[in-house]
Amino acid sequence: MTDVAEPHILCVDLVRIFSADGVEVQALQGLNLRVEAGEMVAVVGASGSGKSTLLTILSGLDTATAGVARVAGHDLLTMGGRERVGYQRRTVGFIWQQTSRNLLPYLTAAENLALAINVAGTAKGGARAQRIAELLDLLEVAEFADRRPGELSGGQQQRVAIAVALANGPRVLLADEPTGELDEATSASVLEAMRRVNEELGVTTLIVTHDPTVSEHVRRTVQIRDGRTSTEVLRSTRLDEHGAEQAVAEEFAVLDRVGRLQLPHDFVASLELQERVRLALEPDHVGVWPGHEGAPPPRPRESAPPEPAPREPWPPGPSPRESAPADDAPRRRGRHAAPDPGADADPDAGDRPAPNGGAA
Ligand SMILES: Nc1ncnc2c1ncn2[C@@H]1O[C@H](COP(=O)(O)OP(=O)(O)OP(=O)(O)O)[C@@H](O)[C@H]1O
Repeated sequence: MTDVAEPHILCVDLVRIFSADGVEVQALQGLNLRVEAGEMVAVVGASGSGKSTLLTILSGLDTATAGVARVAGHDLLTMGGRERVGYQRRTVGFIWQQTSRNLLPYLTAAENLALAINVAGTAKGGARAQRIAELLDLLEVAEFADRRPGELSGGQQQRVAIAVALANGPRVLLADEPTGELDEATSASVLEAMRRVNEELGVTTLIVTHDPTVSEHVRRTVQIRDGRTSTEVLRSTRLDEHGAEQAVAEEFAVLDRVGRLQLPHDFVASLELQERVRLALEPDHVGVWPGHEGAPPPRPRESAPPEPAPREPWPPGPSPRESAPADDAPRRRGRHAAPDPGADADPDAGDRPAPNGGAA
């Protein structure tokens, strides 16, 4: 049974080591992630950062080497074969990048949904027909019910795929690059459709993607770097001084249970941090200075620090970097700017090693 206080997705110190030809690859290196019931979260990161590995574990298709992975009350590291089948049929829904993996090409949209409902065994007869109609309606593809995937556009196919993923009434929806084969405008409309589904059905949703624009469609974007969650961006709305609603994006570094954090690449590069850093505990923040030989010693603080920005209660204790209007968030504006969570999604950024300088 699910503990009501437990998040729908919980990863603690999750490790996945692959061995190939005697070489070990640590795809996940102690990843921590917590997604509350009903939340919609995007996971972004450079190629090879471990996104697909995480999703494959959460979908029950692979098992982690160590750590904790729990989804809607199921312990994914210890569950047996029978529980795993039930988990995949009834607890989670999947949307993959390739339509061929989501839909059977020789069945119509409605037949694809009917098949998914039959496999899950959740509805029959009139109830099944009604559920199919409701889902196609919700995804705005009702008029294509009798078309096969090959007769639909890429965006329409993904909308039908979302309907199929929802057919078994899952508590958690997992999407791997659902917009990977779509143009920008179609991607935006598919992500909006997912947001509507999340809001209307309350299904917990995790989207793994390279697409940096995803952060415009979700309240929370988590960045993975080198097999660990490194930063997250939270979007919210606030009233400005004229009482007008303004979208705000704030970036936080993720602090794990033992106090590790990853310093952003631009901070490390800007201060030429290497190997070790000096730390100082101030009343309301931690200072980090270059620690290599010849580096100047820390300067005493000259002025009072700014008021800390309001933050979300999600643990483990993120540290705010800067609050900025959402429209400005993707731009890097020097050392203190809030970078776009997808910015490291460029291959160069991801290939660089994680800095050792992170500490708190
Ligand atoms: N089956 C496997 N055997 C060996 N190494 C693997 C295997 N699967 C993944 N890896 C390695 O694990 C690391 C993480 O891979 P993963 O596919 O999770 O990254 P990703 O962030 O999803 O990348 P992409 O965005 O390119 O799909 C990579 O170094 C990859 O080469």
